[in-house]
Amino acid sequence: MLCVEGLEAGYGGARVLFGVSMEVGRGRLTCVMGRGGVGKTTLLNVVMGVLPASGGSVTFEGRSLTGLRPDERVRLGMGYVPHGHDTFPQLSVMGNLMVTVEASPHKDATAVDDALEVFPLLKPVLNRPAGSLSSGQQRRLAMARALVTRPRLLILDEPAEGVEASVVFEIGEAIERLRASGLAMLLVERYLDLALRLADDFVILDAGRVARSGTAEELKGEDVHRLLEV
Ligand SMILES: Nc1ncnc2c1ncn2[C@@H]1O[C@H](COP(=O)(O)OP(=O)(O)OP(=O)(O)O)[C@@H](O)[C@H]1O
Repeated sequence: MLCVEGLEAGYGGARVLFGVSMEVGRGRLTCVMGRGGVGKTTLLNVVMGVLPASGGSVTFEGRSLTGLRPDERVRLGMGYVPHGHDTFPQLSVMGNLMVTVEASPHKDATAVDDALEVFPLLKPVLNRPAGSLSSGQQRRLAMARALVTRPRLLILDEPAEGVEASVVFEIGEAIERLRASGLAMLLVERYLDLALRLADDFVILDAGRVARSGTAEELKGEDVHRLLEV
């Protein structure tokens, strides 16, 4: 469903991705792993059109994404939860969700109810400004905002980073439920335990190149620790 081929990208003169190729199959979860600074976030930003590619191609459901803005990619069915918090801090939780629904092609407010079923702990704080929420609640809201666009591919950059263990567990469960519902996902996750629990397929980046890729079963049998440890 998502196909990345020979992707090259960087910042100014500094090249970060060197011919990265990878895929996310329909209804599958591909996990991108690797040490800090190997280019995981850069890969997601190029896939979403936040950062231009200097070479290679990205296609979604057979359609080339070259030249499309991030909002156009969202309209095609790609949801993105970037690294850190992605909410409008002055708006209420409900305001955050409704603004996103109104900007989406379907404009279907029942998408909010569906997202709140995935993250029911947001229900008691719907009228609170997003900026006043705990980091765990902000993370739930960032994921719920991506879900209300009704994506067919959900892209998540370290959704469990920097939140307490109970929220990590809950986010892992939410991801498992979403995958079970048939949603395809591209997940950046540094921690092998969580990756092995969630992923169907994996890609390990090292210095901007694909060092390993395959199914989660294959990953279990490999000595990948040296590619993940600092
Ligand atoms: N906006 C930027 N301008 C210049 N260089 C950048 C920028 N963002 C990232 N880089 C550099 O690009 C390289 C890859 O960064 P990237 O954030 O993609 O790695 P990462 O694997 O996601 O790391 P982490 O796991 O720490 O988030 C790093 O050397 C980083 O310093």
